[in-house]
Amino acid sequence: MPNIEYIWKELEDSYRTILTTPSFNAWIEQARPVSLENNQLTIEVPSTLHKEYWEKNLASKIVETGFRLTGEEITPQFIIHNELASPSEPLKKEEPLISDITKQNSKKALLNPKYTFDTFVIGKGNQMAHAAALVVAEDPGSTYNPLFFYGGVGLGKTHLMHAIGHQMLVNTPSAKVKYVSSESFANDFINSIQNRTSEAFRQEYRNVDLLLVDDIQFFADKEGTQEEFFHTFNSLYNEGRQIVLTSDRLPNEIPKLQERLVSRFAWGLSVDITPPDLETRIAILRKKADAERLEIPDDTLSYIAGQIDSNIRELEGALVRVQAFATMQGNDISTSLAADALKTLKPATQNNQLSILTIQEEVCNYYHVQLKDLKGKKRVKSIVVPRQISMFLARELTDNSLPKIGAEFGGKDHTTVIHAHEKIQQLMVKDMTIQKEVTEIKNHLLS
Ligand SMILES: Nc1ncnc2c1ncn2[C@@H]1O[C@H](COP(=O)(O)OP(=O)(O)OP(=O)(O)O)[C@@H](O)[C@H]1O
Repeated sequence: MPNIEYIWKELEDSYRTILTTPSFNAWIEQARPVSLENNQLTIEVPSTLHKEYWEKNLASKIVETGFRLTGEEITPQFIIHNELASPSEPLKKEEPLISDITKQNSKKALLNPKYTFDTFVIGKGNQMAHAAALVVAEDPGSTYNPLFFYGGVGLGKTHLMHAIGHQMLVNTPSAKVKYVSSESFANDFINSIQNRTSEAFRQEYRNVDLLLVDDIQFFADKEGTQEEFFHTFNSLYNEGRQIVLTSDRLPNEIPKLQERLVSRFAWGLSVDITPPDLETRIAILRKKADAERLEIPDDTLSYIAGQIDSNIRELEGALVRVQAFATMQGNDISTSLAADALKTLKPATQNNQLSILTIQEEVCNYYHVQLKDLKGKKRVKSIVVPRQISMFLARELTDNSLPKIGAEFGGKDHTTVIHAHEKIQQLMVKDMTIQKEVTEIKNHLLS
C-alpha cells in the first residue's frame, strides 16, 4: 500500500492538470492530508465552505486516484481546522494565458489588471472570502448570490471583487461584467434623472452577468439611490445574474439602509475579511517586492510587516516609501534604511489615536485584572464586565473595525464586540456604578 505522502502527491498532480491556478491555490494548497487508516483518507480543510466544495466537486478524484494506486476503495473524510491556514507560497506557476478579448473586456468593465486571483495572497483572515470569490467566479449566479464581503479598510475586498470579474472573463470572454463604487452608481442614477436617460441607465445596469458594487455603506442616507438599487438587484437576481457587494460592515449595521435591502443582502453569503497576521503580511510584501523586482532581505520585509498591522494598502505604501528612500539615498534596501524611511510615517499611521492595547491596559489597571484574562475566555463576571467595557471603549474611542477589535481580544468574533458594545450601552443607562466607572476610565484615557 503506497503511503499517504505518495497518494497526496499523486492527487496534487492530477488536480493540477484539471484545475485553474487560482482554484488549485484555493482548494488543494489550503488542504492537508492528516491520516490514512482503514482505507479512509482524512483531509483537513480551513472552513465549512472548503469542506462543501471538496465534497461536491473534488472528492470523486480521490476515490478514482486511490483505486488506481492501491487497487482498493479509498474514502475521503474532511475535517475542519480553523488554525490551519498559512499564507500561500509565492506563485511559481506559468502566467495564465489571458486572451486579448478578455483583456479588452476587463478594461471595459473597469477592472484593475493587478487585482487578480494570482496576485492575491491567501492567509488566515481572508481564506474563506477568497474561496467564496472563486466559487462565484467559476459558477456565477447560483451558489452564493449575492456575495457580500465586509471588513476594515484596505484589507482586499476590492481586490477580490476585481479578481472575480477577471476570472469570469477568462472563463467566458463574452460575459458582461460591471464594476462600480456605490458613489458612481448613485451619480449615474442622479445624472440619468437629470438628463432623462433613465432607460439607458437601466439597460446599462440590468443587462450584466456580473455586477460588482463597492463600499455600499455609502448608500446610507441616499433614499432614491437605494430605491433604484433595489430594483436593479431584483432584476439581476431574478435573471440569475451574479451580484457581489462590499462594505466596511455588515448590512444590518449600515445606518439607514432599507430593511428590504438588508434582508436581500442576507440571501446569499456574507463573509468577513479580518486583518492579516504577520506571516501573511510578510507574504504579501514578498509577492509585491518580487513583482516589482525589488531586492529586499527577508528580515527587512519582516520589519516592515511588523510596523503596519491592519491595513494592506498602508503596508504596500510603506514598501513604496522604503523603495523611494533607497533610490534617493542611492543605497541598497536594508532594515536600518527601512527604519529611517518609516520613522516619519509612524505618527501618521497611528494618527495619535488611542490603541486598543492602551485601552485594555487602562481597564486592567482600573479593575485589577490581568491582560491575559481580559483577552482570554473566562466567563466570570469580574472579568467579563471589564472585557466588555474594553471592547465598548475600543469601539467608541478608536477607528478600528469590529473584526480588528475582536482579533485584539484573543481572536474573538466581531459579533462578540457588537454584543459587548450593546450590553455596556444598556448598562450605562441602568447602572450608575458602571456609568461612573466607564466615565472615569474614559476621562483618564483622554486626558
Ligand atoms: N491578500 C492580499 N494579497 C495581495 N494584495 C492584497 C491582499 N489584500 C489586499 N491587497 C492589496 O491591498 C490594497 C488594498 O486592498 P483593497 O483596495 O482591495 O482593500 P479594500 O478592503 O477594498 O479597502 P476599502 O475598504 O478602502 O475599499 C490593494 O492594493 C490590494 O491589491
